[in-house]
Amino acid sequence: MDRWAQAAVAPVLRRLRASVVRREHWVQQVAAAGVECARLREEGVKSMAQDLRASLTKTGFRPALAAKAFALVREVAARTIGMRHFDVQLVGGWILLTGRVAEMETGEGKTLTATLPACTAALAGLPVHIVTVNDYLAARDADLMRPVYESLGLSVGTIVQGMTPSERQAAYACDITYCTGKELVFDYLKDRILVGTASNRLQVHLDRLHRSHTRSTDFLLRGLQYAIVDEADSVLIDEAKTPLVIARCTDNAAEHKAYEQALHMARQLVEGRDFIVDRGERTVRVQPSGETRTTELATAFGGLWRGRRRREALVHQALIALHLFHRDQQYLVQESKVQIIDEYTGRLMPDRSWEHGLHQMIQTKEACPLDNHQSTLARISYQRFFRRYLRLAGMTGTAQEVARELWSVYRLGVVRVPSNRPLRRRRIVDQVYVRADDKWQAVVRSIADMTQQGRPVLVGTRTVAASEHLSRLLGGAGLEHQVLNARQDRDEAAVISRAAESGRITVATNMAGRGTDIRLDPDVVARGGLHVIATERHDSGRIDRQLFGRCGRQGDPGTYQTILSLDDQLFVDHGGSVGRRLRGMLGCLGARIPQWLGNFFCWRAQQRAERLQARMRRAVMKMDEQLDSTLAFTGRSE
Ligand SMILES: Nc1ncnc2c1ncn2[C@@H]1O[C@H](COP(=O)(O)OP(=O)(O)OP(=O)(O)O)[C@@H](O)[C@H]1O
Repeated sequence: MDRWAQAAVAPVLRRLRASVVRREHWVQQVAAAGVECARLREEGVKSMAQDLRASLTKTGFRPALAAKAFALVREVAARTIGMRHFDVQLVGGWILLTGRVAEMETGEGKTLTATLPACTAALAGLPVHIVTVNDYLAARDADLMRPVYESLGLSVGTIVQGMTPSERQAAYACDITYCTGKELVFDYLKDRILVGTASNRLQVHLDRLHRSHTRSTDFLLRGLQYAIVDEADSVLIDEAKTPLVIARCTDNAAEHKAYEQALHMARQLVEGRDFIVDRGERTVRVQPSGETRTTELATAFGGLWRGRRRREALVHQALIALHLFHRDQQYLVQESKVQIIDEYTGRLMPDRSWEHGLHQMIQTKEACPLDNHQSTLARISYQRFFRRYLRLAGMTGTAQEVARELWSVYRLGVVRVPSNRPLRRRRIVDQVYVRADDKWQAVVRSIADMTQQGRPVLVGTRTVAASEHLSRLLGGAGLEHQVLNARQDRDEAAVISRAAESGRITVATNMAGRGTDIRLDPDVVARGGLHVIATERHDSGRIDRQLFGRCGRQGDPGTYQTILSLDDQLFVDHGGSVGRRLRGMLGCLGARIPQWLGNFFCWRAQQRAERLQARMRRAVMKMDEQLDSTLAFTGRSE
């Protein structure tokens, strides 16, 4: 009944929470406070920041004080980095300070907007975490905005992969810390392990007193007070479908041989007869004939293969490794190591591994030396983690579709902020081909056309393999280009800055998706700006829109186009059986199919994919609830 009641009132509460922004009044209040700030010299700025620190700490974020703080940050930003916050950014900043999601178009300057609530909260004494999707953005944003913070006497830290615990501690000790969701959650889990059995605050404080700082000084974080989540839909929704786990290596030398044997047996099974692969749901179902065949094959090995459960589990895992995980798509093999590619950011995650022996199975498949088996030490879902913040806020260009989920899971209302200048991003008619080869030829033709007009082109691909395939085709056509993917990720900043040059072709995976800022020269603007080509659609339309959002930023002109084929992963995985049959029939229609039909296919496949992902996220939440109720008598979960 609680759940029903909550579901019934949720839309009303969500709208109420989203509507209480009096934009004009707020902008006027900040502008009025700004008159005084404009007259201040450097020392005056510092002393005003000190005064604000005292009053904000005492009284909290009262609008009059927050307006003063915003005005000061605006003034300092104009003086130090030459960017004065636009009025819409002031509105966005207020939405963030009041713990909601600001939906601002791609390229509207969310990086700068975040400085307003971050400085205000930091002056009030709250440790601020600005969470983003990848290390490159965390480091870039911290460096860009550092002069603003430092002018107000605030310290800034950045957390990136590979940092030592003491470097992390120092970064979290700063007033404002830029980090990625994954690093933050793992650091939190490490602290949880350190706390051990002390699962309440009182116990931690007592520990701190008694053990004279032995354990508590080892904590990485200073608590979860205020987080501003950039690309909120990616961090809070897309990444929330798998919980994060810290595991410990346990030596299981005997199992190494078993992985080889499992793969050997799985290779003997026939798809369709012995097992069925659902690439959309990413599951493998072994059929009765597969089980019989496995039992026959296992008799040759004996030992652990005599147990039915163990035997079936190993062969099932081997089938997953063989049919659902592919080199240069889900992972790369570098220096004899299997390295996972993050599906949302296109980046490598060198210190991560798959659970339940899957990682070792894939290592065996690729003939790499095996890591030891891992057993879970601590686990938390994104949903549970981010709900722990006292104040949570988010910003993104694509939140409306997930507004209901943001409310029901995190109690975050979404408020749309208008763009500063009218949008000049134009869509060019989509092209949908039946076969992949025809699609790639069309992509090369389109690129050649645009570069002849002197326009830079950014081509988005879904996998490393696809980016390299296109690179070969471009090479063959004599078109000079640069590639950015998980294998070729050096000089990322340089690749991005060159991507704006007239006639430049950049082929990139999702690494150049969210957050990437390609700044155009006036000459390129005059020629029509950046042209973006998507060579595949993603499971979520939001990810596609983020790629298109690399052009037409800050009122610049720009165009985007989608060139697809029915062989694309989205259609294969989520097209369903009707889609498969139609694909076969359309083959006789010719190379290209009508746009409306292609759009319909795409819409349907994305709907199916989104529903599936939502189901997976609900399963993670349900698992949390189950763990909680199971552990109700033994202490809190995590
Ligand atoms: N107030 C401002 N004055 C001048 N330039 C600005 C201002 N705000 C933002 N910009 C510029 O706008 C561009 C886009 O900014 P930014 O990358 O922060 O946008 P974003 O909203 O985070 O985009 P995305 O949604 O793609 O992440 C940058 O080049 C930035 O310098």
